[in-house]
Amino acid sequence: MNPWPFSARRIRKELTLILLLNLGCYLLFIHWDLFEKLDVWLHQHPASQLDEVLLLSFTLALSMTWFAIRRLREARQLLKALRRQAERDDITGLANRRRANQALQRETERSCRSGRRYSVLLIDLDHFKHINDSHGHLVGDRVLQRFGQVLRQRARQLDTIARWGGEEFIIVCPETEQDGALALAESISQLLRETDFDPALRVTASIGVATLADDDTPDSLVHRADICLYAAKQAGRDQVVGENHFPAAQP
Ligand SMILES: Nc1nc2c(ncn2[C@@H]2O[C@H](COP(=O)(O)OP(=O)(O)OP(=O)(O)O)[C@@H](O)[C@H]2O)c(=O)[nH]1
Repeated sequence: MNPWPFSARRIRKELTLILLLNLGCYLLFIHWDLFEKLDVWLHQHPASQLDEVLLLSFTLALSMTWFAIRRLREARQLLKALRRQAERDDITGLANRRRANQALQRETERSCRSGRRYSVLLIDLDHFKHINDSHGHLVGDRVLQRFGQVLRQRARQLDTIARWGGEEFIIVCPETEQDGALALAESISQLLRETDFDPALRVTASIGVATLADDDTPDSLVHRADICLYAAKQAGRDQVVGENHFPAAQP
């Protein structure tokens, strides 16, 4: 990100530079006798409105305009970067929980209007603590990044993929019934099994799938997906569990 564009130090530095440049122009005008020449020209053109003060004001105004445009441009870049930071997860580059909540709210309202339901996938990496403990947090972070890429590879453009927290992810799938969401979850699990996580790690995930029901709120929908996810963990992990397919828990 660019340095903070409104620091007093930077502004002082640039204003000093502008003043020095203007002073430099003034000295050059004197050095090349330009004021004299201007005087001569003004006598020859008495109708002209131009004078020295106007000329110097013009150069000063030009530099101040340049200064203001620069500040505005930098402020815009800074706002963009801040907005990106407020919506993105640092490690994976995916949307963060805040954006996921916005997507859940938006899709719930849209479903109410259109009558078309949407689904969520709650995805949790299996035994991630073991990966961290045996390979270190940096490898753990790389696994999270790679996992984010796998999710991107499988999800549709319209879906919102977000890091829900820790090693848990959520995909919000607009206009998707339970069967479609289960198919997406299965294809993510399959791709995970085929993906080589450096250094030769095998990474699996448990996935809970829930589809919006009448009277659901975003919270109740995610809660049901969480119950499915818990059932997937209880059934031995590396599985997809939907609302109508509860497996038996492993002893
Ligand atoms: N490297 C890394 N680790 C994280 C991050 N966020 C959470 N973790 C770790 O993720 C691990 C989660 O451990 P658990 O909640 O026990 O889950 P688990 O080991 O995946 O076990 P199950 O979910 O039951 O399969 C903890 O060790 C956290 O420190 C992160 O941003 N980077």
